[in-house]
Amino acid sequence: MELCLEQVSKSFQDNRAVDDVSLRITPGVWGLLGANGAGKTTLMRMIAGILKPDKGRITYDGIRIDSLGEAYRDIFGYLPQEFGFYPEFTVRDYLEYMAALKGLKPGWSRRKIGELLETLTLEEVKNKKIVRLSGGMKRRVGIAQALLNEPEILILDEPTSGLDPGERVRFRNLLSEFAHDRIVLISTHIVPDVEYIAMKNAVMKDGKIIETGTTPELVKRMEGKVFSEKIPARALADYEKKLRIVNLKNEPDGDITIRYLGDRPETEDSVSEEPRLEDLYLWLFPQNTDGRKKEERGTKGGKRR
Ligand SMILES: Nc1ncnc2c1ncn2[C@@H]1O[C@H](COP(=O)(O)OP(=O)(O)OP(=O)(O)O)[C@@H](O)[C@H]1O
Repeated sequence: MELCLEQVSKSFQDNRAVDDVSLRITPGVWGLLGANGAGKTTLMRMIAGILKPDKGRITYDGIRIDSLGEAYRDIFGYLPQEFGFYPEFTVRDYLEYMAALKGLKPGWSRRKIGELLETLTLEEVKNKKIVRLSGGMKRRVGIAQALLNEPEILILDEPTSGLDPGERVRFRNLLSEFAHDRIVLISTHIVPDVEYIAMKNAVMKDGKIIETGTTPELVKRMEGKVFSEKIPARALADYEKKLRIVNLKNEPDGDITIRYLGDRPETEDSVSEEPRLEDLYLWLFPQNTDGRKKEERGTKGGKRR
């Protein structure tokens, strides 16, 4: 079971959204990480067969996906980023409708829908109209429809946006189990959501895959580049000017512990920290560090973690 992308490119007018991407995707959960506009959705839509690459080819077990037709749709599950529901349908009616569109047998799909309603904790809202659901619930309905046909390839574009922390954990566990002998590709900005379940990650920037590797391999690249230091609150502004601070923590004594990225420790008082996948992400996408700092400064005295 192998999904293979060979020198795949796609442009919109003169904007190269995906630029010469080659990737071999094997069973397991894959995280596709990248900032806004990196090209993740465009890449996923090409894998889903919705968009045609301008150049290159995508094959599944050696056969071009565009020549697989119906057979490819049968083994494919897709949660798009923008998901158009039928708002007046109830959750159950919608899932039954989607199952029929996918050509699933009614008896089998009824059992499957029951199972998915339970796993995705949608049982209580199964008779509610979709229009009345919260954003997180709608997202879960979207995940349920993508799983209906027990796909061999599951593509989920930003599946965790809108889910609360409890739902995120359940979703992670569900996917880890599901991906045992299937290909699951998840795009996200929420790095901790893939950190513990992704077998491998591909990092996209400006249409290109700039890093691939298992989470421990990628995290290793940040060894010796993550530090922390306890500083007086009044010194924060100075530190922010010279360092890439990725996290702030208020201490009970009024000081602040900063976590920062750099090629070397800034002072003798800095302590080396265990890197996380998010540190690599923020290292590769420094603009996200700036956004984070502003957000944290906005919350009186920084954010606790
Ligand atoms: N249909 C389209 N027409 C024109 N430009 C597009 C279209 N789809 C995407 N683009 C452009 O291609 C680039 C990549 O967009 P894409 O949506 O694939 O990125 P992304 O990594 O999924 O971003 P996000 O996380 O914000 O969804 C962007 O510059 C975007 O503006």
